[in-house]
Amino acid sequence: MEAGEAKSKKAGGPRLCCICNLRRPVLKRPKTLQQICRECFYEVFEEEIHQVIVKNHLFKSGERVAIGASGGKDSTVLAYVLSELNKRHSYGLDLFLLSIDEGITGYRDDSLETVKRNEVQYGLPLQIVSYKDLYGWTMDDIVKMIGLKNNCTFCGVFRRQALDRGAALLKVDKIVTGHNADDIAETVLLNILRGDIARLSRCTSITTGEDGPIPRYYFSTECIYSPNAYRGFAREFIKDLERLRPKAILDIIKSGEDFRIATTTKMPEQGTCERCGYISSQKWCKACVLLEGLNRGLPKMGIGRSRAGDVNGDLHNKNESKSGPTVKSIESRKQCGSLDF
Ligand SMILES: Nc1ncnc2c1ncn2[C@@H]1O[C@H](COP(=O)(O)OP(=O)(O)OP(=O)(O)O)[C@@H](O)[C@H]1O
Repeated sequence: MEAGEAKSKKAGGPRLCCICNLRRPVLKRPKTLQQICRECFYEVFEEEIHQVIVKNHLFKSGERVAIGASGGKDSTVLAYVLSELNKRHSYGLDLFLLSIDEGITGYRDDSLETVKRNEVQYGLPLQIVSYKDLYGWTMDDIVKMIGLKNNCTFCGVFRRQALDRGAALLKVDKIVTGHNADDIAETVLLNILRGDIARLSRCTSITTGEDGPIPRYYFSTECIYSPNAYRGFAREFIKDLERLRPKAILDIIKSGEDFRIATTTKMPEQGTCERCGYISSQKWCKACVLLEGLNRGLPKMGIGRSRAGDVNGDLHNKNESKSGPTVKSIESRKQCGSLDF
């Protein structure tokens, strides 16, 4: 039992925060099982993030860093904490907010309003990059064409690339994105359930994309186009486990972190897309393949990992394909790269 806890119990009064021993606790941290008050929670939370940044040498003074800002809770907390720590500990970072407007009416347009408020509140310059400008399609247009099924494939692929393109516009050295522990645990579980060893091995990495144009850091309102039932079940399952054992979520993440891919695993040759110049291990990057399908009125062409390699082949001459195998085999050999949002 912590000293503070013992003291507050001995006094026979109400239970007090076991850090400050002054205020009433408002939560029990699954990580430490400590009951702590709001003020102490903010303090330890921010200090832990600072320690992670320092221990992992995440930033260098003078770097330009884009915060992926969706207007949701995770990236809003991220923007606040990073701008605070940057001032408090004099990291010397030039911070920017980078928002991708997927063109989802009633969803992203609302959350972009939050980002615009953050721009003012935290005094961080905001860059908005839209799918419409980059690809000529909004997600509303894409869903009209392909329906709800598979639309997340387009959105995920386009967003990853849009973040990199926005980062290039801002001339930043790094991108940071926000992910909470529940999301990461769900992703670990989903990768196990799908047998996706490559993603499992990288989904808990604090840094990804060192082989790409810009390294990303993952610190972890549902989309209206994302029914995502499978993730929903995984979420419920994890929440049930957490009720039985509060540390379950952290244990799942730890399992993901400790997982190591065999060093003998063959890695794909990293090249650039012949069409747009983006990193790709195929002749065309996945975004260009998907876009070609949309523009030809054949949106299903680029869907499905097992067929995408064929699509890449179909769009050119199969014999010309750089590495030949399907995207499934390529992706399952991929160790680094970006996490699926
Ligand atoms: N449209 C976007 N523009 C910029 N960054 C984004 C966008 N969508 C997602 N991100 C980045 O990826 C992170 C994870 O996105 P995800 O869609 O999983 O949202 P989330 O977990 O609900 O986070 P948030 O609460 O910030 O929306 C976000 O915190 C943000 O940093």
